[in-house]
Amino acid sequence: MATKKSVGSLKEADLKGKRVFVRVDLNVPLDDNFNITDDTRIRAAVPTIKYLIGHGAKVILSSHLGRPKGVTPKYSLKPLVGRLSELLGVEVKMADDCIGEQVEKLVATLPEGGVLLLENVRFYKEEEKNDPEFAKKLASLADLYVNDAFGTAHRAHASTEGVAKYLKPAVAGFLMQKELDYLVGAVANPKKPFAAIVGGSKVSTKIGVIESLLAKVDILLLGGGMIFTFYKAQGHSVGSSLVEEDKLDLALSLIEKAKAKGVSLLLPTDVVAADKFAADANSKVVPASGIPDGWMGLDIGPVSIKSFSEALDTTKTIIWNGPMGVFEFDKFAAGTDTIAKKLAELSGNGVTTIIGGGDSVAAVEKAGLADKMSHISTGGGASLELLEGKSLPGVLALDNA
Ligand SMILES: Nc1ncnc2c1ncn2[C@@H]1O[C@H](COP(=O)(O)OP(=O)(O)O)[C@@H](O)[C@H]1O
Ligand SMILES: O=C(OP(=O)(O)O)[C@H](O)COP(=O)(O)O
Repeated sequence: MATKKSVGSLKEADLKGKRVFVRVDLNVPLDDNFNITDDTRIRAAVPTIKYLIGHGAKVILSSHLGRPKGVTPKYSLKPLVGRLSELLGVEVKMADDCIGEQVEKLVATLPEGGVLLLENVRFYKEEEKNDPEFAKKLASLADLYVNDAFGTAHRAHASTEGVAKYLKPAVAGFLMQKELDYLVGAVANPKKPFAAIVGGSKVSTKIGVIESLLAKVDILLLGGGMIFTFYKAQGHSVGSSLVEEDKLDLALSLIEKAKAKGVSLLLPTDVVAADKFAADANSKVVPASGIPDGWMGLDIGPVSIKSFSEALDTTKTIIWNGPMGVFEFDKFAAGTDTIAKKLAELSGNGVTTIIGGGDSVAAVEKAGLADKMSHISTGGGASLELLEGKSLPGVLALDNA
């Protein structure tokens, strides 16, 4: 069963003078000099924090960074304090730990509207184990719990799930709510016609998403590496393209399911083939039905881009997960870039466009079109699970979930 859309509302909570434990997902990429290379997740966390500051709350921020095993200075949240302070317009204080006496003292000195960032919650193995005693220690720091960490909502960890059992009210933050509104709400009740574009490298990682979306969409466009498994299943020669031999029957059954459900399934009719998997490979456009030996399909071709674009022109809601080709190589980025531009254009015409996490988000950002979309998810794994129709433990734990 999909996670229900409606969760306890932050706007109904009494905040003045209250200590609020806010789980955010500040898991941002850092370079070797600890510079933040993409601050999207920090910016996405700002509206909830600003609201709390504006309503006189004492804000305690908790996040993980990376996947540390024990205390690992490389994964400290300290490098984030500057950017966070800048974006919030207040000086954020940093704690050396996330539980314990020192942290309690810092919380006690927090003024109304003050913000304290706790150290990486994954420095404790109890976090990922969802240890109840650890969750109780986190809970004891505050008067209420706000979960705004959508990117981590598919993890049943102490700070994302356990703490909600001991700290009430437990409500969703604005980012969490927005993600659910789009990835659950808009997908469950789409303005029709509703199209899904699914790409990425392998069909095996997208089976759940494709099957779940087949029950909802009018049009399904497939791109990326997974299409060659469909071609091979249909008896086409695919050269040395990526193929999952053990998924040939599955590909055929998905084609049948689409037919049975009256979904218009579009596979590219031409592809850009390369003589090696490299940015400087030689390339040529070939029909999807006959990729020469020694060549591999790395992008959808121009005829397919045109027919995909025309199909999208007829829609009112579009969800996109997974790039159309190897967009990391400029030579094979046209399919992904043109689809991103098409969605940006359609957004401007009132079409709801949702980018469901992962590499498709990176592609849209690379194309400079992030601001044009109705919604860009901040969670890869979490959005995939939602689109598969699964429930997220971090959401289920909240009041009114
Ligand atoms: N034709 C292709 N052959 C091989 N890899 C591909 C092809 N098209 C796309 N990819 C790769 O798929 C990767 C993204 O796959 P995936 O992780 O499934 O998507 P997402 O992260 O959006 O869910 C990208 O790194 C991209 O280079
Ligand atoms: O980056 C994250 O997920 P994502 O790469 O699936 O978007 C989240 O911060 C969750 O991190 P995790 O996969 O280490 O639990």
